Amino acid sequence: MTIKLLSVASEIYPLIKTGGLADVTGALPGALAGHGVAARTLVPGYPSVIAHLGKAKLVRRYDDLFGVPATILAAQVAGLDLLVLDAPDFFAREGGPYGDLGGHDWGDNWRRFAALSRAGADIAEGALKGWRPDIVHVHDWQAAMTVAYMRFGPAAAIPKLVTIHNLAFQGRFGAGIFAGLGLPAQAWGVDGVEYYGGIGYLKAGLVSADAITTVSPTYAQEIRSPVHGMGLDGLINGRVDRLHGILNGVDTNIWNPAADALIPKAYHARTLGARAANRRALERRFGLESDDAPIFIIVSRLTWQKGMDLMVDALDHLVGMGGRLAVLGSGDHALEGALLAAADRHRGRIGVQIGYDEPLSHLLQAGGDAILIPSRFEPCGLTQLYALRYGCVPVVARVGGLADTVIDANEAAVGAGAATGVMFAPGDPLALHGAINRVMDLHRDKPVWQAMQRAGMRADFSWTHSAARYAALYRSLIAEAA
Ligand SMILES: Nc1ncnc2c1ncn2[C@@H]1O[C@H](COP(=O)(O)OP(=O)(O)O[C@H]2O[C@H](CO)[C@@H](O)[C@H](O)[C@H]2O)[C@@H](O)[C@H]1O
Repeated sequence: MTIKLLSVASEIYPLIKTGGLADVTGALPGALAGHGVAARTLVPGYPSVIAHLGKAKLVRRYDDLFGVPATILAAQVAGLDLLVLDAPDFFAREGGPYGDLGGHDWGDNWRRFAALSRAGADIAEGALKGWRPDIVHVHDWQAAMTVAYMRFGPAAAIPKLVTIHNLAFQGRFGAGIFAGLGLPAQAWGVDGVEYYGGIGYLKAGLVSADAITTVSPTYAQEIRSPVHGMGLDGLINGRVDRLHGILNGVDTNIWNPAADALIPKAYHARTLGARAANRRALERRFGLESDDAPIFIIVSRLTWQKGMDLMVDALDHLVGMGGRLAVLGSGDHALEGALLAAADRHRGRIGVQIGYDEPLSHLLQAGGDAILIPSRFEPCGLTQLYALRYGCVPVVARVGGLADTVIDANEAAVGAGAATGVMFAPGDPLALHGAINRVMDLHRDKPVWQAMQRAGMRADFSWTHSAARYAALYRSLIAEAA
């Protein structure tokens, strides 16, 4: 039997993306198709989503959804079976999905994402003619209320799953919004939406779901501790029999160095020499001097989570050791400024591009020698997986999904030809310096360096295994509910 899955998310590649969530929600439906799961994904009708819709079918109309008119449109885009919540008052805005151009969160986010979730629950309750899901899978706080609405409504028996992509974002609001959520009185309380005196959307999802997944086995363990649990570790420990860590995969159609139209020269593990052309293009693009020193790269949100403050402090050391660096990122304005100042200080050795540029991120992976990921916490991390595929050696903090996907170049691993990267203790400036030193040494030893590149390129982080795990989990939840 083919499983009918409703996925609900606030981002989906290639239509709307601010981070790794979009990569996952965009790739998983295709991967699941091979495992007997037919997924439809409900997303908000942001301008970039509506612009891509082409021929869409109106499948549901609301006169008043949290105070605004709305419709649900169905369309096939880029191989995805989409349901789009078109509510222009909520989503047709200049700026990002969560905030204005100045980076301030929209004041009505509670209403915007309650509306998305309400629409998801309505679909589970049979709002679309001729289609009802067998299971509902929602992603992060923006969609988490879907399962709370389901639990307190007529679709309570349909299995529901919440995936945590990042516990740092929880969707917390004041208690005053409760009356506006349209939930029954019994939904208020520690077993419902109440969270430290206010309301927590992710929390409400985690207590209401039949299963909770997160995006790596190590992060699934880490979030049980106060250090990484961000206030939810108690709840998560209470539901540990329902918690699963399933590693993210890579969309190998989009991230394939042997057939990537976004890089100057395609290559594979046996033609690593061809990377030189990409490296030269990278040097030109970032104004780097041309020499044999490794080019470190960073492709990241510039935030505390990603350890970018530690990185800024290590830049003089990196250059002092002879390294070069190309940075693509945006985020915290102070970090952006500090990176630009470092580029000024070290002209020709550090190049920085502030902004978000998908095609350029491919050039960095294809031309860079080593990607730096000094995250304080990292639920899975995708850029190290892209780097592995592209022969760009990951240099990562030993935390979360980074610890699950990179094999540190210790003596044993190098001897066995198994090493794929360099690992260091998270949050430790000296450990980061040490990792940079190790990269400089390893890079001088060409046979060892190339063996690391090839081992990384051989590793299989496609969606195949993980999609099978999601499909198996869906089947077990459906069987349990029957
Ligand atoms: N300036 C820029 N220009 C172009 N592209 C850029 C960019 N900055 C970042 N990106 C891209 O955005 C994505 C970021 O993915 P990550 O997995 O690193 O992180 P994120 O923290 O957003 O996601 C959260 O969800 C994902 C998915 O589950 C988890 O892997 C992760 O650990 C968790 O924090 C990658 O595709 C990367 O290439």
